[in-house]
Amino acid sequence: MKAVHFGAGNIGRGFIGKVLHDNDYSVTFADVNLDIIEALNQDRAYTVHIAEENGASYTIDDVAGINTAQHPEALRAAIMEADIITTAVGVNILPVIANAIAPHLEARAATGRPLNIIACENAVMATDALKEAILNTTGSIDPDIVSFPNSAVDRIVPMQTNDNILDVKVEPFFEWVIEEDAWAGEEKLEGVTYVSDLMPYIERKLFTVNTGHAAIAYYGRTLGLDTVSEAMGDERIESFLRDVLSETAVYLTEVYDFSRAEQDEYIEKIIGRFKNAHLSDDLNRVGRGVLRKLGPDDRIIKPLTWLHEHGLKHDALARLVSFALQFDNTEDPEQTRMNTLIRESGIAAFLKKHSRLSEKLIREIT
Ligand SMILES: NC(=O)C1=CN([C@@H]2O[C@H](COP(=O)(O)OP(=O)(O)OC[C@H]3O[C@@H](n4cnc5c(N)ncnc54)[C@H](O)[C@@H]3O)[C@@H](O)[C@H]2O)C=CC1
Ligand SMILES: O=P(O)(O)OC[C@H]1O[C@](O)(CO)[C@@H](O)[C@@H]1O
Repeated sequence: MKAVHFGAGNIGRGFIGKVLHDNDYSVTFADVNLDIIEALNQDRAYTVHIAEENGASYTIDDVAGINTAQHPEALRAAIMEADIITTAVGVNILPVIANAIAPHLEARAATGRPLNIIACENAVMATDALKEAILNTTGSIDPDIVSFPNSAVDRIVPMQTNDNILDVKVEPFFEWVIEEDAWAGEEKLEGVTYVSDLMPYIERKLFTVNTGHAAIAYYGRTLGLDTVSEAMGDERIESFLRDVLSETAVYLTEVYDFSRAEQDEYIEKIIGRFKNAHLSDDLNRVGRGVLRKLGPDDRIIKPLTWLHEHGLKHDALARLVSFALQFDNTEDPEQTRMNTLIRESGIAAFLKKHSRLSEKLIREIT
């Protein structure tokens, strides 16, 4: 079985690439990072280290790389052979990936072999966005052959500091949940959870793991800290994190069928993951993409708006917005853009236009 995975980064190599390899796929990584592609083609293997006491190491072999910008013909050949195409590039890059896949899809569909195309990004129904962008170019493609399941992915893979640029250290936990009904073909993946209704899983993950991580990053940086370990050692941050997660727990248990006991157990598990002493993570990485994270459907604003509209407690999430507005990672292009927008029109106008917050909520935050 063959896979093409777009984005040979932390999640690509450390999570999706490993699951595909464990399912006996040869994985061809498609990326624009020349160093990574060259190393993949030279070594044809890398190591995944599990960050825990006496953590195991796994060799991921039978891999290759394609530079999508320079070798479109190699990409076409790989797509023609692929049984699955996955992405982990960042949700904003999906239109670019759609342009890379679309020209080859009609020919691939004509082979009649099932193909699943799955976006593995931190966003609600990211595959739908990829599908729309692809079909805008191709027109309709036989859905019995080419299918687009949405998915939710969860594994903390921080910035890497290994000597070998391909090796990757990951937390032990991982969860890849895929829409079952949208899956094409009989060959399902082991190590993946298939569900008929994905939305509760996506939002539970996004509004617990990712809202929690954002709380640590933005409050932590406001207090002048640099790493998740430092932040999790500060009682003020853990207490704020718990306040934020008890607000999103209200959203999740009201909107979906999770009981409060189940959600509390999930929260404790996530906080335990944030405290993993074998994983060193940087608050600037965790807080990266601040414009995306302050978007109306993302991890902070969506639960905040819902709780506010329903007259429910939301002051920790409102504080989280004010911490995010103070984030100051000028290496992040989204930060620079946010700073410019705020300088030009002010915080209130930014929150109204970008985050689509109501005047009342904006007054609470500013
Ligand atoms: N790192 C983490 O802990 C987690 C990340 N995610 C999500 O996974 C996605 C990827 O995140 P990471 O792996 O951490 O980022 P990363 O920055 O390590 O990897 C992204 C990769 O995409 C490549 N890329 C960028 N533009 C491209 C293009 N046009 N064509 C092909 N490749 C391109 C980059 O060169 C890079 O290798 C994001 O959506 C993120 O939100 C989800 C769960 C956990
Ligand atoms: O680009 P984003 O949305 O921050 O994605 C990475 C986040 O997802 C997580 O992996 C959680 O699954 C966190 O490690 C990290 O903060």
